[in-house]
Amino acid sequence: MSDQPPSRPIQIVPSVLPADFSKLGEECRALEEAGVDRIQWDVMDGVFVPNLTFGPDVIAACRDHVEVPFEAHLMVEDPDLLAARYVEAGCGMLIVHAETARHLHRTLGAIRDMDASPAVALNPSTPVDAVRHVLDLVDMVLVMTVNPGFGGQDYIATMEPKVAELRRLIVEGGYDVDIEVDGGIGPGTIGGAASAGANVLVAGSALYRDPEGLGHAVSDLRARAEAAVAQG
Ligand SMILES: O=C(CO)[C@H](O)[C@H](O)COP(=O)(O)O
Ligand SMILES: [Co+2]
Repeated sequence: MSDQPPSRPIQIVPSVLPADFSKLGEECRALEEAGVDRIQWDVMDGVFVPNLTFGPDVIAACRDHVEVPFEAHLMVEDPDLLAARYVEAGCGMLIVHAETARHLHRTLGAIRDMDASPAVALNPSTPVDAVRHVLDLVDMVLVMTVNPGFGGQDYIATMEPKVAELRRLIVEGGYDVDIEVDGGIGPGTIGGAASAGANVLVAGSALYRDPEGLGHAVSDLRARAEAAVAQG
């Protein structure tokens, strides 16, 4: 029998950044029908990143259109100020950046106390060490594979050793924690990220770029990630 820990199920999570913002409810339904596992809302405040996107009311307006869970990727300067609003809007998971939460341990505990699922994100330049002492508090760590702020950027392949280092830390500590990667994930890059140890794969541009449509794009990405994990 193998002494490797069982691999965690692959999940495909779309970023709605490339969607048509004039009809987000319909866009969410199309993603649900395409078989995604969750939908990521990229929340940008124009301060932590130089872009502005979704307030909680926009997300709340879409919540009744689908049953698939929502996650909020909070690229905001003050996550403590905003967390409760995004939970009330219907986001079951909140991802806060380690670079923004002044008291990360307390922020993650507060999200759990709101009956939401806490997760933490790392910019490309932030070391894995930044989350070592909060792994018992989170359900997921997001390793950014682009610098946050915009969709459609190139995948930073040098994040793969970082994902592998984090996976080792999680396995050695016996934590029940997923690893998500976000940025530049597509048919040519998803295998490397999954082989390194990521099991939650966020894709924006690549999903919407597939000429055969969203359903094909989701199945194709899932198959590529699962094949990469199977190959070891
Ligand atoms: O967090 C993000 C940007 O800050 C987005 O989720 C990410 O860039 C996804 O888009 P793409 O797949 O087009 O790179
Ligand atoms: Co994101």
